[in-house]
Amino acid sequence: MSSTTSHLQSEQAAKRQAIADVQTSNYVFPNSAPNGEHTHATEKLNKSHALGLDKHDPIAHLIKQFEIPSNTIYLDGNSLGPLPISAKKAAMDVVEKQWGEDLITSWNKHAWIDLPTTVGDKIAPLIGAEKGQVICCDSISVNLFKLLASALQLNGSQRHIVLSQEDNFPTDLYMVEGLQQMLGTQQCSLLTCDADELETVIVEKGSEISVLMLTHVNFRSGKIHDMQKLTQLAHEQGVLVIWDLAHSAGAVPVDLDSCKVDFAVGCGYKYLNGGPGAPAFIYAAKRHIAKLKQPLTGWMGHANPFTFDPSYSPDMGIKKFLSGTPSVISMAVLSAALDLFERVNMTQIREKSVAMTTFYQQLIAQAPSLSELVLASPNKASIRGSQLAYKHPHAYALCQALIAQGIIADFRAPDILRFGFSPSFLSFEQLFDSVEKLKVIVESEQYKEPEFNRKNAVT
Ligand SMILES: Cc1ncc(COP(=O)(O)O)c(C=O)c1O
Ligand SMILES: Nc1c(O)cccc1C(=O)C[C@H](N)C(=O)O
Repeated sequence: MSSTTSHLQSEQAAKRQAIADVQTSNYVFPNSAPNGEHTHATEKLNKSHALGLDKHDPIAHLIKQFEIPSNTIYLDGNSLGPLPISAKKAAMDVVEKQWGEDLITSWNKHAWIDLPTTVGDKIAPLIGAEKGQVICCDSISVNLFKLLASALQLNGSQRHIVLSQEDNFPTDLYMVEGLQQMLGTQQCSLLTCDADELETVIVEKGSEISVLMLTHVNFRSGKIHDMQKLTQLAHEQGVLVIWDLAHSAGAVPVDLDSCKVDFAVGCGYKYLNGGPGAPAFIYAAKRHIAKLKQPLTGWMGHANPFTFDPSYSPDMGIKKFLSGTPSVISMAVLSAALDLFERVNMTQIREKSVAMTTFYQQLIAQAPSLSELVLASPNKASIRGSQLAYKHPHAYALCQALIAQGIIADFRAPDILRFGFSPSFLSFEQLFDSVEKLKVIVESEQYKEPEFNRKNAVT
């Protein structure tokens, strides 16, 4: 290895470490050491600690940019972000004025046609990407299909395995299964393993693996993969890498360009607060774009859609990942929601996120009545995203009882009670109050009531 390469690598390692080891100097509370193993504090946290943290929170100004019912503590922004005021205004404007008054002329007049790229360019800095590599479109599932097919073809017919993790979000695995069914196992075959076996499998089966497809922050546990390390290891074996950033974008800093990531996907409705069913995004590294052939060759990905050419010729840039007409209303709403990120940077977001998960973990740990809640997220803040998962035999009923009290968390089968901490709109006081209510629910055994044990279609 040349000294320049090793210098660059140590510089990158230092940068990564800096992202992980954010200093929580703005958020000091007893036992607040941000990245150490969690230990029981000698001093118990109380409401005044929460109020003190809010008083000195440098990004507290963002809270009033959201419209959230006053009797609600929203701990589910990791599943569906709440409504930014700017997004509501944009929704009214795009429906009433742009669609209602300007009709089809809005494609030009309000640049609807450019939304996939303008929104992509707003997402790019949040995920460490230079412009021109990110496009907003479709859902994560559909985008994975496009990227998986493109990557399998790019990496040649000698390799057929798509390696992933057993407990990846199911749709990611389902999309590989669909391709496998279509192409046959000689060209695409899904292999999964446990997270801690990934490195061994990459090395041992490297020559057969075409694509490594992983979710950066696990949807259940919140555990973060080392993106730089796994990407590099995969590349050493000639393997291309796709990262799913569903639980990272807008919550955990990522640096796709400097990690030399090949491809990524992410969604608009979680930490980016783009609303239910907000469109997703695709990242493709500039070095690959010209060579890529994506299979959903719709007219919006054509080099010149409005020549209505009978044969397909792809756009040579990131726009080749478009297929059909963009969902303009949703994309305009997401675009406005993204403007909130002009008021904050990802280091500030991460700093508050680490403080919030650490604070919450400590509040739960100090309550004797909550001892049946078993942490299923990493104990170390540096390797967990902006959420905490707890196992509990009555997780579903506890979640329903919390919702009935205005505290919205979610349940993930079979036994996980999941709390999401979006730094943009939560206060530490709310975190404190929600744990007080959880204590009452557990101590009074309210959650045993039949109404909290009836299953809903969506959890
Ligand atoms: C990690 C992950 N990937 C993919 C998805 C699904 O994405 P979509 O519904 O946009 O296809 C989700 C959540 O819904 C998720 O958490
Ligand atoms: N996309 C969702 C939906 O349409 C309905 C309910 C929940 C979702 C989610 O996003 C789930 C989420 N990805 C999770 O981590 O569990």
